[in-house]
Amino acid sequence: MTYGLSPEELALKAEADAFGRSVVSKRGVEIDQTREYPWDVVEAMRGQGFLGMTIPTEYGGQGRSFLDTVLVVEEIAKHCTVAARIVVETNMGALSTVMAYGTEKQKRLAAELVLSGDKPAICITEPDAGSDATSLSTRADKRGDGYVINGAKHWITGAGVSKLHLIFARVFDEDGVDQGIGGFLTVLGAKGLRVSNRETTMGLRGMPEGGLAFEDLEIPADMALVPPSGFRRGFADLMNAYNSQRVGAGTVAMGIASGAFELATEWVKTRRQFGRPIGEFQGLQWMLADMSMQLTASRLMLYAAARSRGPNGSPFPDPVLAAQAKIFASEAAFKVVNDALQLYGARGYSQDLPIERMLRDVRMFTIGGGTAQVLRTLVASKVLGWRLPQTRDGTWDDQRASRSAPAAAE
Ligand SMILES: CC(C)(COP(=O)(O)OP(=O)(O)OC[C@H]1O[C@@H](n2cnc3c(N)ncnc32)[C@H](O)[C@@H]1OP(=O)(O)O)[C@@H](O)C(=O)NCCC(=O)NCCSC(=O)CCS(=O)O
Ligand SMILES: Cc1cc2nc3c(=O)[nH]c(=O)nc-3n(C[C@H](O)[C@H](O)[C@H](O)COP(=O)(O)OP(=O)(O)OC[C@H]3O[C@@H](n4cnc5c(N)ncnc54)[C@H](O)[C@@H]3O)c2cc1C
Repeated sequence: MTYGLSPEELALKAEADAFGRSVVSKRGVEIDQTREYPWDVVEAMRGQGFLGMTIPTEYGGQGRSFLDTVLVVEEIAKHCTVAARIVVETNMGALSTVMAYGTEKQKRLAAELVLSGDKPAICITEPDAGSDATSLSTRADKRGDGYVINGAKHWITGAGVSKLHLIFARVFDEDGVDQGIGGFLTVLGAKGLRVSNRETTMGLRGMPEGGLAFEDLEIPADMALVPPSGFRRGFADLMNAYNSQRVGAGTVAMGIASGAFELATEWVKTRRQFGRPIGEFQGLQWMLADMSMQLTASRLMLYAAARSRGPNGSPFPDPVLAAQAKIFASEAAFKVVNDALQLYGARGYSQDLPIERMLRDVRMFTIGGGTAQVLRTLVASKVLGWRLPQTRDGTWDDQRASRSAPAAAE
């Protein structure tokens, strides 16, 4: 099935498939068991040209599309979730934000780091601001030409191994007036950037998820990433760019499930009970049919989201399609992998096979990247044409502004 892919896209997918089977597949289980970041696989993927594919050619990249990235991510995710997320975050998310909004200097910095094998860290979530990301309290105070950042983030993917960091912070001018939310670039090793902890996670065990402390972290003015509409709508612009990573995250989930489905399909042809392959039992055949349908639907939604562009000439995927694809693919993937494990019986529950690792890995994708619940609110907001503020008093900036405005003259 070619899903309407061009010959070049099919060739890229085939290349990633071959690379996944020959290079990545042997490391997936080890990376999980050792909890070590797979620098060897990073180097191999860098050599294959899978890191920084979307970087424009003028910055040393290949100028490939988000769909190209999706095609590669699926094939890698079949064998190793950590490696697949590295492909996502070296082609989407923080990187694509910088390549869209950044200055020449910022673009060259990001391109140089990623093309040398760095997976950027996107630093949004805080202990008291997860789904409610606009309540983030990390602050960037203007000081002369630059800024000073104080605050803390947690559950940051790549904490301690990522070099480039894109930090979401609330900006205050020299009078202490809130300017809105902006992005700030810094590099591991900067004075005032400290890795505070590493989570012991259920899955994706080779990828550090950690806390970051910002203690008078100085950011020169030329490392402030000012979104197109300025800081006042900075969060909106930064999240608009983040939609690319939501498509990538959904693709990792679909890829894990795709790999589990392939394994289970072969298993039911060989496992014999009652004198016959278990694949002859109609109930299991229907499970496979349902798994196949879920995967096809996920793939089509993710391809459509990757090809899409948001309103007003956005260079990023449409927010609604990105959210829909991520919700659907991440929820479908968990069921597909869980069913694949069921088809293996007890063997599926053993760490001798990759299925249980896949189930632990896939579980994160209805949470990371925006939870399935919060993304449904985004979709519902667009369906209804209503803003759906989640605070109890239902206020948001312009309502607060109107309430504080003087009463109109009688
Ligand atoms: C956006 C939310 C935090 C909702 O909170 P609010 O109700 O306070 O804010 P809103 O009014 O809904 O949005 C503010 C502003 O931003 C625009 N916006 C919001 N989301 C998007 C988007 N995805 N694309 C484009 N624009 C967006 C919105 O339209 C508003 O702009 P205007 O005022 O209309 O101009 C909440 O919905 C949310 O997204 N929470 C989840 C936070 C999240 O996704 N965190 C991910 C962290 S990184 C990570 O997890 C990595 C792991 S993964 O594997 O990649
Ligand atoms: C493996 C992993 C990697 C991650 N990597 C990164 C990263 O690199 N960078 C980064 O910034 N963050 C990262 N995150 C954090 C992730 O973005 C947050 O976990 C996510 O946004 C949810 O926030 P939270 O965990 O605080 O949950 P909470 O926001 O506390 O949500 C708890 C529950 O309440 C629900 N809920 C909350 N608000 C609402 C609402 N208004 N309506 C309905 N339900 C609601 C949620 O859906 C969830 O079920 C990562 C998380 C994981 C698990």
